[in-house]
Amino acid sequence: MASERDVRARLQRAGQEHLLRFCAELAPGPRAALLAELEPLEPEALREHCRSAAAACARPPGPPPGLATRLRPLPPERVGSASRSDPETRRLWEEEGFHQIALNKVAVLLLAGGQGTRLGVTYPKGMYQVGLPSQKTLYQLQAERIRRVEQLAGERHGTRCTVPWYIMTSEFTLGPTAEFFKENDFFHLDPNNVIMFEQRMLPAVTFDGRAILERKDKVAMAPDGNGGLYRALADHRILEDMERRGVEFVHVYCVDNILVRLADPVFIGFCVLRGADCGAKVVEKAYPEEPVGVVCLVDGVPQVVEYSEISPEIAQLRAPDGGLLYNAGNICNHFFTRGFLQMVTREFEPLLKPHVAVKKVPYVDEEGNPVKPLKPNGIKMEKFVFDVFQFAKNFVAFEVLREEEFSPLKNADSADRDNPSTTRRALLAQHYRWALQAGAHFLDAHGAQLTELPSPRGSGEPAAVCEISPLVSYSGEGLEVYLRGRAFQSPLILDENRARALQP
Ligand SMILES: CC(=O)N[C@H]1[C@@H](OP(=O)(O)O)O[C@H](CO)[C@@H](O)[C@@H]1O
Repeated sequence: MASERDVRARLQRAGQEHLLRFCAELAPGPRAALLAELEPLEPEALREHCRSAAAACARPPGPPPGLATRLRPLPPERVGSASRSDPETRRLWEEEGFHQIALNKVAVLLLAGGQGTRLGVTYPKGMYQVGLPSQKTLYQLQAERIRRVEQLAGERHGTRCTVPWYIMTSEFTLGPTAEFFKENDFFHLDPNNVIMFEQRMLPAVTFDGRAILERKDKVAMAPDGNGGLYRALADHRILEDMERRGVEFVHVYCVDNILVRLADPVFIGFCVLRGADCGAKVVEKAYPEEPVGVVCLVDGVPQVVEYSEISPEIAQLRAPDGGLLYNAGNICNHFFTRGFLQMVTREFEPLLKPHVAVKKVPYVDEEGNPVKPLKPNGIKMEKFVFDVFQFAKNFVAFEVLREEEFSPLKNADSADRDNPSTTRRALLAQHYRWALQAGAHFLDAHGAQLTELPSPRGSGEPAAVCEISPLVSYSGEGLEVYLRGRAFQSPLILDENRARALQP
């Protein structure tokens, strides 16, 4: 255990000794906790962190000057499209993806260290359930999609295969996530193939470069952003684990998209056949201010310009066809080869520039009273997962349909968009479309057939409630055998049991 003297000396070197100003009055337990929290902070790194936070904050807000002239849309040869390609090409991509999955070469990696502040929950976002008839949580939907994609790949290639699930958590989410998986029996996945690891935390800093004490015995710490992934991969020797398992391709995604296709064979196959080392799924941006990053070229190099760092003028620019010029919305679904991740963790990670978020950070004043600030008082520094795109030798983007693949849960229901209701509706509308495509009919409570128009673009309630378990269908496949020519009263919950009963 760290001695107070050691920790004090280290903090002195970092210019942050004020973090111990209440130490003398703390009981032994809280004092030990504070020292334990401070011990891992490297003095030089802490000094640099605080200095660069204050320096970044002193720069004028908004995009760097001249950004507009440095940006270009991605050239078409770098972009593949799931919806605009012919069915044969799509089939080839999918086949390649399934082939790689069957060879046990594909893993998924979930970014789940965030705090869910906008959603307003105190537990990990993945534990949220948006009110589906099945009451499944985001984690359960994801686990079941893994099981189904393993099954589909296995059936095609006459083998049993595994898609390991790496889950990056943070100090906030590791405990409850691990507990939740245990309580739910890992959703019937083999616990050996669910690998949780923790990203690092960094102190929040005042505008003049002092790390903030949240309580007398606790520093205000925040996860180091989803780009903390690369350090965490190294800290926990995750790439070595992947190598041992023979994993070559990694699908990285963030927790909040209810429609996420884990280890999507079409995306994986596209990236592999293109020889890409790094790829990103994108959707057409819905409106100029939509809070999604745009994938584009900066000085000729593929990058994402985050929504918080693009000016409204650039976001509103139009292409000659009338669409948005910067139209490729990042949905935080990335493809990396293990080789690329290795290069990043070994060489490029230190080059990633942290991004600055100015936030309201609760703190204790000089007398030790807790204060909840009414306006922003602190800086959180985060790295972004996509900032490694610039180091790729062969970057590709893959455009997919929003209504099939993107509906993120960001906000509480009090917000208009990206909330529990919109995500629930997006999933149910998708399943309703799948059921109609498979030849199902729906009846109202009196037995009359419902008008079967798929709801427009995922908004509004579908005419009938239909929820299909990912264990029955991953992306709409294989439903005809249960549904063709049959009439169902809403709600139709097509889980494994119902599917068995419907099988001819
Ligand atoms: C740093 C980062 O990965 N930002 C991503 C991420 O945004 P958050 O607001 O951080 O959830 O997800 C968005 C898609 O939901 C994507 O558009 C954006 O670029």
